[in-house]
Amino acid sequence: MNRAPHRAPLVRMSHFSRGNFPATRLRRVRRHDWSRRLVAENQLSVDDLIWPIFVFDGEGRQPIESLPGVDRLGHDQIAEAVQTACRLGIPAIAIFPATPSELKTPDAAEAINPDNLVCRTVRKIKQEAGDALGVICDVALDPYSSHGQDGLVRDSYVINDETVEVLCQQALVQAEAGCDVIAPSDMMDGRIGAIRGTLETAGMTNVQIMSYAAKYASSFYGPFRDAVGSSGNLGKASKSTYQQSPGQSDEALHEVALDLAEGADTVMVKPGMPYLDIVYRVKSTFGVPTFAYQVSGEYAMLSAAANHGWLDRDKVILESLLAFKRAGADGVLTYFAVEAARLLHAAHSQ
Ligand SMILES: NCc1[nH]cc(CCC(=O)O)c1CC(=O)O
Ligand SMILES: [Mg+2]
Repeated sequence: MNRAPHRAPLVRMSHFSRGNFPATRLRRVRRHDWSRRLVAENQLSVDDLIWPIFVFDGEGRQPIESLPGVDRLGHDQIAEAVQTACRLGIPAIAIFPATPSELKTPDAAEAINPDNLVCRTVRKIKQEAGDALGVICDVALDPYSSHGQDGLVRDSYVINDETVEVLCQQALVQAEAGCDVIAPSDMMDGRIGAIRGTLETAGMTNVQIMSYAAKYASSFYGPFRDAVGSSGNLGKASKSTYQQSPGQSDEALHEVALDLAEGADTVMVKPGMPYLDIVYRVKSTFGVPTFAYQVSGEYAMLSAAANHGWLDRDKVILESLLAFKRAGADGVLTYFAVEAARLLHAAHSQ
């Protein structure tokens, strides 16, 4: 930021900065815990949390090396995860599949298989929880494509309009399986309108669309790509021809405006902590339900430091999540959801 050269006489400046001191002492309200609680402007609650889970086609749990503490869940683990979420009062769960590599193809056909892993998981969760737990499904082709891109590739370019047609079918099979919230994370142009049209035509007028409207071409997604097994396939290729460049800011508002006009109910900014300015601008400009995704790389950073004993895990979990609330987010997708919910319950039951 450019600042005008500082020419004002020093004495005037110091007079200004003294304010009403000692009449005004901001430390008075910070003196006791009761007072700090009383003046608190922003709060984190369990109602703000969305829990992303990775699922695989098998039994038991598989650890993910770059996400220590987060496991892929097998079929037999789903019921317990649902119980955990419901018992803690977490409002919604987001499902991400680790598709077996033999099912990954250039056209990502498994994405539109009504009996794929995600659809089976949705049915299972809905069977267990009914409407007590919202189910969110990602719409993008990367967990299913042999090249790891979110769309169809022609001449090494991700093609927009043909991809959108597949995404509509993907959204439809997920909605038919019982998914409450369709969350397109692919960044193709026009996909929100097309998916909304598909859902309306199918009579599914009450299925929500949570658009990953402002999604950046970020290097903080690395551990997620390990978790769904797409990083090897993606190799050195990037997603910069469709995800936003990290230097863009106004463009994020343009993206959000379009997605709202096309029928998104809620919008998401992603990644989270490095993009809090975008969260703030989106919420203050549009005033619609706004979410942030504390992505895998953010989890990995905080976890790694905590595992070394360099940061206090519980405290940085809550502080990092509160930062999203302060920036204006109405909720946060976070791999810390269960831990955060437990910490919040513990704090309130004391
Ligand atoms: N389109 C897929 C998708 N959905 C969520 C994430 C990343 C989430 C995370 O890092 O936690 C990605 C990866 C990507 O865009 O490459
Ligand atoms: Mg867009």
